[in-house]
Amino acid sequence: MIEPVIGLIGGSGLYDIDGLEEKEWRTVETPWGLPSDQLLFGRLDGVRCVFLPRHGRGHPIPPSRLNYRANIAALKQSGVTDIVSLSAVGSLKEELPPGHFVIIDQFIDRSFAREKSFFDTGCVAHVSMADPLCPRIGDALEETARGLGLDVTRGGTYLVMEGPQFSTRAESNLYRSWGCSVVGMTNMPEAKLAREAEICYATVAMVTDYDCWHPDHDSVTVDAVVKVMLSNADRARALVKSVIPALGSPRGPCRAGCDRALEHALITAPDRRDPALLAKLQSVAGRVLARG
Ligand SMILES: CSC[C@H]1O[C@H](OP(=O)(O)O)[C@H](O)[C@@H]1O
Ligand SMILES: Nc1ncnc2[nH]cnc12
Repeated sequence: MIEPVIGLIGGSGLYDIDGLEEKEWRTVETPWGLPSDQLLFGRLDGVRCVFLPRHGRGHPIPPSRLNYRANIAALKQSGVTDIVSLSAVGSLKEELPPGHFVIIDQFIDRSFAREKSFFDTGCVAHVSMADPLCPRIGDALEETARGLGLDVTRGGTYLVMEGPQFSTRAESNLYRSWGCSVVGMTNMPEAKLAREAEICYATVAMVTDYDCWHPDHDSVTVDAVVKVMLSNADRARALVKSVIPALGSPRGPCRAGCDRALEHALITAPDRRDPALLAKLQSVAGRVLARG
């Protein structure tokens, strides 16, 4: 049986997590450098949790400069098995107003200026991203959110843009024409890297604005996002507090296979693998590399 360790990635407006016992901020170094900040270790209802403020405390790091590889590697090295990613997003649908929570089930990745893989020349891997989010964590989030009476939608596509500027109206309308539900700047390559590291990953997208497409609403500004996030924060914390006991009980392997994503992903012949890269990869892919 697996004793889950829950990783929480806090987005804009979520730089701390309350209610943790035995809490301690610790520096975690990785072969890819340092994550956005120290990690906050602790327990909630006895379940081991590790919190990372995605942009660092005080939000000094923009989306394109986040060291996504170090963030995910640091969580993996800390024993994290399940990640709940919390993100502020703009709504691309009338029926998803500010204050609404969306449990994402798909992504379109339009980011382009980021390192997207732990693998590289000397060890090539191709993991499946057909279903990029863990349905098991999604089920727990949905059930918990409904139990708390939150306005929540299960399923929706998160369009990841590079930023840091918000979208043009033409872009916003293009994403709407693609059927996307929400737009944000951070969940890719985070979700791709979590998959490569065989960590189950789910996103709670918290709608803060209608981006810039809605004729009856002002175009998004940071002030508007922060204002809604402040009012969302209590509900986000309540959701986290209640979902952790649900995710924390000992369990078997993930039914969706997120924790075995590398099983058939490596293609480089063992004698063509680069020892220096293999050494770096141990922290995230040691399970499969050990087999040669
Ligand atoms: C402050 S508005 C733009 C900012 O908010 C979102 O961040 P996160 O996903 O970390 O909550 C969005 O992706 C942008 O980074
Ligand atoms: N409209 C928007 N576009 C991109 N990222 C966001 N984060 C919150 N609102 C956003």
